[in-house]
Amino acid sequence: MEGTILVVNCGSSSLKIALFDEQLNKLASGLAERLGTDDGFATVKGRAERIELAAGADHQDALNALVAVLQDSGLLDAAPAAIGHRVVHGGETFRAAALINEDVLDAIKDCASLAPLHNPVNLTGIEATTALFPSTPQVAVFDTAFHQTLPRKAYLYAVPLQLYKDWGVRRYGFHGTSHQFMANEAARILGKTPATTSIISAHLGNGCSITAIRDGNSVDTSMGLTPLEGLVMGTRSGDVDPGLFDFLAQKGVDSREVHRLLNNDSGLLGLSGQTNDMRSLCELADHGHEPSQTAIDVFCFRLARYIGAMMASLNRLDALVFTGGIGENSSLVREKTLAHLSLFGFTIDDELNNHHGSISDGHIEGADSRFRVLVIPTNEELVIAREALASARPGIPG
Ligand SMILES: Nc1ncnc2c1ncn2[C@@H]1O[C@H](COP(=O)(O)OP(=O)(O)O)[C@@H](O)[C@H]1O
Ligand SMILES: CC(=O)OP(=O)(O)O
Ligand SMILES: [Mg+2]
Repeated sequence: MEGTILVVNCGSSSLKIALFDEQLNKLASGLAERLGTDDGFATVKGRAERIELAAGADHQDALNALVAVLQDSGLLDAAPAAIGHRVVHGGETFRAAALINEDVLDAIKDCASLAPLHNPVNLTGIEATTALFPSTPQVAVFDTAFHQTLPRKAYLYAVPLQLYKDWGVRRYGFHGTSHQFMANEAARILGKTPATTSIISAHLGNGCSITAIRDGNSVDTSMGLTPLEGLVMGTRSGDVDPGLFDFLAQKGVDSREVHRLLNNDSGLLGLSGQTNDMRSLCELADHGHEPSQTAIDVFCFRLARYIGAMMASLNRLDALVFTGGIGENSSLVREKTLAHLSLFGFTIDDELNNHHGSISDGHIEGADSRFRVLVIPTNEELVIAREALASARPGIPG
């Protein structure tokens, strides 16, 4: 069998892997959840049985378990030809994917304080695959790379410039792999080239961010120095008044607690008091649970405000695009969000909004809408596999 490409995406408490052949057909995918707890488990797509992981199993244990399943099933009968890792923060060092060596590892470590939920586990994933496949080229694909085209007026905060010069305090932006994929997919659907396509891309998963893409380049985005700024997320607050930090300090809440409060206990979970999961929230709201309804309302209103804000960076809007678990699946979130934006001339077709993919190539805008609205499934793994193949074997098109 010819070579395979293994893609690894380590999240804070989860790990996703995917295996592709060299034509970039997906051969298998797996997911491990609740890592670091007593009831971690893994699943492989298409197989009913769960793989129960030992109490306290970490990313390395989960990776070993999932790779063993791929090897047992004969899909991974030799070391992969390349391994691609999602790495969340690449600072200003990386404008593109990078073949991993000691210098690249050091640079990823240097960025860890800027993405504390993500970069340390991304490094664990790299160490785990290095132990399993020491001779395979490994490639880091950065969430931040696509946003390195942000203009200075969009990436600088209005704080003393010295903070940027000394410590790199600026907006970096994240989910770049997904936003870039949206730009390419939207161009394909609209029959244009990415270089002539301008969109607003809303990636709404557990982490949520929105990006203005002008003629193929990221020109503004909602996440900032860290993946905490911007939209309401599953457990992250998104924007708050920076005065909150001082206020909480006066109340005796130390910075570690503030970090936990805003990253882990806020967002949909914090507002609803029940769950960070949009699907469950919609069910709770249907049953009259008011805090869940409030969480959905705040989520959609913040998103609508940001869509308005992103307009400032564009001179033309070819499409507003929804993606990610929420963006792809929640017709309610799309409808409620666009209802705030009627002044801009957005309208939505209820029938298409409820049955998009199958009948309309992703279009959900109303016949009288000033702008197109698309729902496009994201595929970060495919982009990472393509980049890994291209970086590991320069000269061979991915
Ligand atoms: N049918 C659905 N309706 C509403 N929300 C959904 C639906 N399916 C998935 N979601 C939501 O998508 C979110 C997870 O998004 P996803 O992109 O899978 O996350 P991750 O960022 O971990 O990759 C969760 O809030 C989940 O509830
Ligand atoms: C950067 C980020 O928020 O990633 P995720 O959505 O995977 O949490
Ligand atoms: Mg995600």
